[in-house]
Amino acid sequence: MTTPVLEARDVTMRFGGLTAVRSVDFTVNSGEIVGLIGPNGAGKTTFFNCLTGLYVPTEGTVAYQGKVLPPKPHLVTQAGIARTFQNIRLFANMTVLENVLVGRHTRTKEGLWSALLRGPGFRKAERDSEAKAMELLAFVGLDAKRDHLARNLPYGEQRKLEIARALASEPGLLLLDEPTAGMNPQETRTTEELVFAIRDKGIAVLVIEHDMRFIFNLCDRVAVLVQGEKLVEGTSDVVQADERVVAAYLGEPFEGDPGEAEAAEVEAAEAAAETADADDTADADDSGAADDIADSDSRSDADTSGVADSTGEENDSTTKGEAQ
Ligand SMILES: Nc1ncnc2c1ncn2[C@@H]1O[C@H](COP(=O)(O)OP(=O)(O)OP(=O)(O)O)[C@@H](O)[C@H]1O
Repeated sequence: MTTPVLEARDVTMRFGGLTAVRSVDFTVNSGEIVGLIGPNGAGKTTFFNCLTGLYVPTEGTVAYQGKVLPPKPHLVTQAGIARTFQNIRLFANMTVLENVLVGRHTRTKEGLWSALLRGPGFRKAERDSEAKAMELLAFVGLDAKRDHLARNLPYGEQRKLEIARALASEPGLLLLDEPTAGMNPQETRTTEELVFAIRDKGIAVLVIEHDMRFIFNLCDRVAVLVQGEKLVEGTSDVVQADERVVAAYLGEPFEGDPGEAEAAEVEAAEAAAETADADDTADADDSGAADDIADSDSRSDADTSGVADSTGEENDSTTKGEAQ
């Protein structure tokens, strides 16, 4: 039986006048790998940030294993959700092993600062944690590089190290934000195998990715965000076959497009403006072209000065232009 690990209900995130995520309901069940896709700017990372407490949603709730999460990243990690970032965030001057040990701080008595400062309490906790960290490094294939500085690892291995560090907090759900960005096809294939292996450990996975082949091979279920709204959700086959998804990626309008109403308004306004222009031309034909040209010149002068008034720089340049 599938049980929900993560349940987001009616999540909306606004930044001033911009609604980046709009009324999204979303569930990840135990044992699932779920993909979140969508064109650039669709709201995927914003939604991730709402799930992990980095943003407090303007509306809606996020629950993990039936309990509503507090909107604080460290409490979300403590509850059992770990994540990686679109832009890798490692401790560049710490070793590979130390990076994973830091990731264990929510599961040890020692706090993050103790881990960073390597105090005496941390040394004992480190001994207890080291075997676990080495296990994780072996799992992602980096055990031989335990003493390398993180910044010296090739890009693909840095991404794996970030995953190992996330796993160190012993999550029940792992969120991966573009885990294959910048990887070559071979590295992407290894990451795919790694994600399957993570799921086999009993950890549910939610992944954002632009590489469609990766997503459709990997995921049990895929949700598509477009302009902040969930457009389609289903198996890889269902999503791939949905013409609205193709249209959204190609930037073509489609029935039910979240931007459809706005596009219709713009079209109507343009049509109205064209009609008004046509009427003006007809009037000019009727009642003396010379007068109307003079009128329209004076109107455009007034318009220009209006724009210039509202922006100091343009006002200056207009003034200079006139002086010359
Ligand atoms: N902190 C913020 N303040 C204001 N606007 C933001 C903020 N974060 C994101 N946005 C806006 O919200 C919208 C969604 O952005 P988001 O980064 O979530 O999209 P995305 O689907 O993750 O895009 P990409 O695939 O390019 O990473 C964009 O219009 C973006 O400019």
